[in-house]
Amino acid sequence: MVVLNPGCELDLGWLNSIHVNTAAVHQRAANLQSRKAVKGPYQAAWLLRAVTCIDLTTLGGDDTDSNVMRLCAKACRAVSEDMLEALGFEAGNIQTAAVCVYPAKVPIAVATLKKMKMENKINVASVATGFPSGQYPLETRLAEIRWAVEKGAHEIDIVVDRSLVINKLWVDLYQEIQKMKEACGSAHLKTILAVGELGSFDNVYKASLVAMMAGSDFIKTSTGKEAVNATIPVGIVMCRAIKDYWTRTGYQVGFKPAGGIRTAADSLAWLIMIKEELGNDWLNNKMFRFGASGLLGDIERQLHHHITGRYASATQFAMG
Ligand SMILES: O=C[C@H](O)COP(=O)(O)O
Repeated sequence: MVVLNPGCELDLGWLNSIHVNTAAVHQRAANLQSRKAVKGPYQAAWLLRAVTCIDLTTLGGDDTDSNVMRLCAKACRAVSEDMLEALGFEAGNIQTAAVCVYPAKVPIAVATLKKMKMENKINVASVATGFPSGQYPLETRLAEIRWAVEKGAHEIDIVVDRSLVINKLWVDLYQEIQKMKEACGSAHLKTILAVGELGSFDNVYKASLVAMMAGSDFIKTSTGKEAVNATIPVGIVMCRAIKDYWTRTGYQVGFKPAGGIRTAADSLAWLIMIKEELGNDWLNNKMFRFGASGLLGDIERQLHHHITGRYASATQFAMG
């Protein structure tokens, strides 16, 4: 991941001028989702692209070192060598972009990837700042970021304090995220908005802008723990904010939908939306990620079907 966004001054005038047309967003989403599905060899190529954009995630209260080690092993061999060979790809060339874990699991993830000699190919992303609620004192939230970075995390997925958005405390939100950016040092800052708890598209758009103005390198939809997580309409709103920020400042910010993205068809719908809304510059893992714990298995099943004409059993590609 390259350094993308140094941020800019908070522009309240810009925020105050925003009004998102909800009906138009839903219309655009329906239009994008009615497009013909990608088929055949193109579909396999798009699915492999999707794999390389995954932050392979485990964020369970029952996470152990062993399942983080398994997650890392799966991230390294994301698609089996047999399948890659059948698809005409060189074995060993398809990995997920990152593994995403709780802060306490950063050391084992870093050590495992190092042992597998994959530390330069797969990043370790850590959630932080009182994930998933963010309802902790700022000092402990900042300390959590510093700890994860010190233990070797390359990317920090912070959560915003939703109350600042709901109460429209944009200056406070901007200042908190700026401090989090500073705490990240050389690690990249991915800001989770928890869109399902923000109340309106206007708030989603404004929170996206504030997060980018404060220096977020990526904006991310959800923790995966809210009742409503990543949806295409909310993705469109965030992508429009990214595009507007890029047009005004010249800085490209990445996008990460997360939460409930489980099927190969979901991944294709998101990639099509990104291509249409942001263009080809965003169709790579420097600018786009899926936050997903269960997506990889379904993509493998779809690739297996593409190669053999048969669907694998639900347990054949269980991990991912
Ligand atoms: O950031 C990633 C999300 O927590 C993953 O959510 P998921 O388990 O619904 O795929």
